[in-house]
Amino acid sequence: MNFTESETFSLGRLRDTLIRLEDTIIFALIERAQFHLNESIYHKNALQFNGATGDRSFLEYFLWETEKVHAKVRRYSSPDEYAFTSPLPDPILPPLQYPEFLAPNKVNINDKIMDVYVHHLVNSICPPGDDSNYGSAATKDIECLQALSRRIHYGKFIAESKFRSNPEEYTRLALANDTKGIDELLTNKEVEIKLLQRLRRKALVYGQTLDQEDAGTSTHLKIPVDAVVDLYERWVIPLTKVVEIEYLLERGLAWHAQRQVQSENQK
Ligand SMILES: C=C(O[C@@H]1C=C(C(=O)O)C=C[C@H]1O)C(=O)O
Repeated sequence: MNFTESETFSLGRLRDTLIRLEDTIIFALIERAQFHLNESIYHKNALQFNGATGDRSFLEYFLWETEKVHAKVRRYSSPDEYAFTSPLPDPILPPLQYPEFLAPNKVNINDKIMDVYVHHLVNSICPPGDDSNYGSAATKDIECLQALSRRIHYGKFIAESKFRSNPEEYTRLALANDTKGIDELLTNKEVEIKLLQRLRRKALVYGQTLDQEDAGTSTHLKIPVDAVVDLYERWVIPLTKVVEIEYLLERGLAWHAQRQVQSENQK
């Protein structure tokens, strides 16, 4: 399906995509939670795969190789080309380990996502212990990480939409390097509150096991509801906003520069 530009950046349409990604993320977490924690997949040097893992963890190795294949399939000759030909995130698969449009000296969002995932999330959704399903667990990890990265980097589209609705104000704030002001202007608390309530209901409903007598009474949940709500409240929403803020800073400066060139040309 082809959309016009204004449809692509319609805030309502973009928010619908974020809502749909809630399902993707919850189901990816449920998929992961069927395997035990298998901690050794997260430790550097703990597991070797045909001697190719090097000094990375099994998950890092597996993720990197998967992302390499994805970049190739998309016909980018190198990660750099991938990063710098597209000023907006790829709507289908944002790069996870590759350099992003965001300047390299800024917060690396994907490192942050990996950190949160390995150190907080996976412990709170998986049964502790080792069931030796390393390949399966890591495959599910990659699906979770990619879904989270896609959701969070979607902030670039959201930010573009917001910029278009108020270019003057965002540019003024960007020129003043006023990240707090940008944060306040882009934040919509009502949307966030509704999201968290909806997420709680979804995690409860999607996580039920329906083969028991007490089906529907939420006593046998596949993942803890609080872990999902917590994930969004503490990490997903704030990181999406980091992406939005960084995008709007760059966007405002670019818009200003463009306007200056135009006014020079008119002289
Ligand atoms: C993504 C948006 O921007 C902000 C971040 C939100 C989120 O990450 O879910 C929700 C509302 C806004 O405060 C949006 O406005 O939809």
